[in-house]
Amino acid sequence: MNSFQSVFRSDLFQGQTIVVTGGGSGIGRCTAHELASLGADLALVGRKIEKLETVKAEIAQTCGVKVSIHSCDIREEEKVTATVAEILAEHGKIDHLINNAGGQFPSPLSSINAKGWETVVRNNLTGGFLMAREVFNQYMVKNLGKTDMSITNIIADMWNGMPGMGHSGAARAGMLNFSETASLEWAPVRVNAVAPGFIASSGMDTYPEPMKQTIMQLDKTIPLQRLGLEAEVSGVLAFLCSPAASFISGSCIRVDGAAPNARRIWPVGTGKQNPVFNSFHLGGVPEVIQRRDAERAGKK
Ligand SMILES: CCC/C=C/C(=O)SCCNC(=O)CCNC(=O)[C@H](O)C(C)(C)COP(=O)([O-])OP(=O)([O-])OC[C@H]1O[C@@H](n2cnc3c(N)ncnc32)[C@H](O)[C@@H]1OP(=O)([O-])[O-]
Ligand SMILES: NC(=O)C1=CN([C@@H]2O[C@H](COP(=O)(O)OP(=O)(O)OC[C@H]3O[C@@H](n4cnc5c(N)ncnc54)[C@H](OP(=O)(O)O)[C@@H]3O)[C@@H](O)[C@H]2O)C=CC1
Repeated sequence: MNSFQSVFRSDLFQGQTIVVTGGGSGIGRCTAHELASLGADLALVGRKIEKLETVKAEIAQTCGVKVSIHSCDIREEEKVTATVAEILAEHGKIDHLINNAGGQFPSPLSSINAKGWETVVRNNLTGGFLMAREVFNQYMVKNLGKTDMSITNIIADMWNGMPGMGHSGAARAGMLNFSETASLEWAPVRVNAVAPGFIASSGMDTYPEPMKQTIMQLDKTIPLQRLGLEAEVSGVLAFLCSPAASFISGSCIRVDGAAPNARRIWPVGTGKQNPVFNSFHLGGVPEVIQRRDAERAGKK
């Protein structure tokens, strides 16, 4: 594999240690490659150690940074505490935490039992909180003001609700509010959230087929009319760790091609290709107004 071609300066994170949870696949793996290409030493956390071993070996082929790997289910409090201690024993510092691990099983709300709800909330809210709390308490609080430190929490574009993702959406909403509060309590550590939309990554393989088919009606779902790339998320994560973001805290950056802006009833896209604009030109809207006025007049 060739070295990751980042848009950032190649020594941007030289001498820094960055923790990436869920670093064994998808967005987390891509982020690990990008940060390593920028000189960061890495601690990769995930449940399946084989996935982390593979990413560590990939990075070893491309650059000489130090990469440690840690098998840990972020939902287990004692395990998280021990893992952060293990990372500090190996690296001596944690400059940035990227809370990327997460996921869910799709299900209508009416079919989710308490155990399933808890499982997903713990995966997407409690686990990220535990990681952040331990990194802050074990390292960051003792080094406030000495260097720019940050925590970035990956959430998801589930604004206004998303059928089949009710448990996950509730957890992500909680994670956003947690990020906002932590940015107040833990300043000057910067705490932000990043909300990816539909990204062509391993996570998408887990979507059920009807959901994938709906997403792929790109003229209705994503104004930029394509899926996002893992590197388009990792670039934003690198930016948030960098000095370019040193006055950004308590924010959420959406990486979603404007998907939440799309009105689902109308196709998206520009001028001539868009049938909605054509219907305006053909007088579609005045017709509706005339009908409304006629109905109102009839009711008087
Ligand atoms: C806009 C973008 C949208 C977002 C995109 C992405 O996030 S992409 C990224 C996507 N990437 C990912 O999502 C990957 C990460 N996802 C995962 O690792 C897992 O899906 C998990 C963490 C959600 C559960 O893992 P685990 O091993 O910890 O859990 P477990 O298997 O032991 O189950 C515990 C309990 O949960 C329940 N329950 C579980 N499954 C189902 C189901 N299918 N059906 C119904 N219920 C289900 C059930 O109650 C079960 O207990 P039971 O009945 O067995 O006694
Ligand atoms: N792809 C997309 O379209 C979108 C993704 N997201 C979010 O972005 C993040 C990355 O997603 P993506 O790369 O696509 O999907 P992946 O499923 O490939 O990544 C999720 C990673 O999280 C790890 N993980 C999951 N649960 C735990 C846990 N309890 N403890 C430790 N590690 C865990 C997994 O590793 P392991 O199995 O080894 O534990 C895996 O490497 C996730 O939080 C996802 O929900 C948000 C919006 C859209």
